[in-house]
Amino acid sequence: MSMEDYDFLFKIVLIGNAGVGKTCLKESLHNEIPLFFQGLFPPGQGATIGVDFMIKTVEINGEKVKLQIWDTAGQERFRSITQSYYRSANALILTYDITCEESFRCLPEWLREIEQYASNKVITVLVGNKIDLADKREVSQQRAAEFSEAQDMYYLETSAKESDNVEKLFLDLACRLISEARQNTLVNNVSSPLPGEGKSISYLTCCNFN
Ligand SMILES: Nc1nc2c(ncn2[C@@H]2O[C@H](COP(=O)(O)OP(=O)(O)OP(=O)(O)O)[C@@H](O)[C@H]2O)c(=O)[nH]1
Repeated sequence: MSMEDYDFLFKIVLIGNAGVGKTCLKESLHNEIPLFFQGLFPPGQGATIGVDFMIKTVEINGEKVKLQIWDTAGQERFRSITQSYYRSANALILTYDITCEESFRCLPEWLREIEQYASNKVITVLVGNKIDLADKREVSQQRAAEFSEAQDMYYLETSAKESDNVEKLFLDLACRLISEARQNTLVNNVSSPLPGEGKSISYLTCCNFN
């Protein structure tokens, strides 16, 4: 695939406490077959150092959408590095672990980071990961739904381990980013639609963000 062989390019950054599963979410999308069934779970690379990224191209209504997915380190000591990735992000996936109350209680702190470092156009999605560990759940769906509603965020629960809702997460987000990009065509965002691509704009009705 040549460099220009896509209609949209979006930068998505995964953020959230250490250990909530950001790296696994990224890897889970990358692998068509659930990591668990391939014997590849956990991916076993330990804590992320700084940032890491991968490219995933998806097709939505016949259009090629290139997703640049950045996985940031959750550990506090890497915060100054990861913050510099917020600015150019089109979307942020704010992740917590449904079996870890602490990771949910830190969300307001993450929202302050977003407020401070991200673009005011950024789309933030709240993701509660590790739903395969239902018996260890500490954060109810209702609580998270109320929180996300109050913050005007889309909310979804996933299992990176079983690839549950992972593809949906990224596809829904891509749809949402496309429609935002179409509404903001006058804004010179490098990532939405790229200069020189000259695509005509028509509204997309492919997916509801729910
Ligand atoms: N059961 C279960 N375990 C998961 C899931 N996602 C991640 N894990 C486990 O949680 C641990 C942390 O996962 P990572 O993906 O490295 O977490 P991270 O958020 O990238 O962590 P940092 O890189 O330190 O910020 C690993 O032991 C994973 O195996 C999931 O959906 N279900």
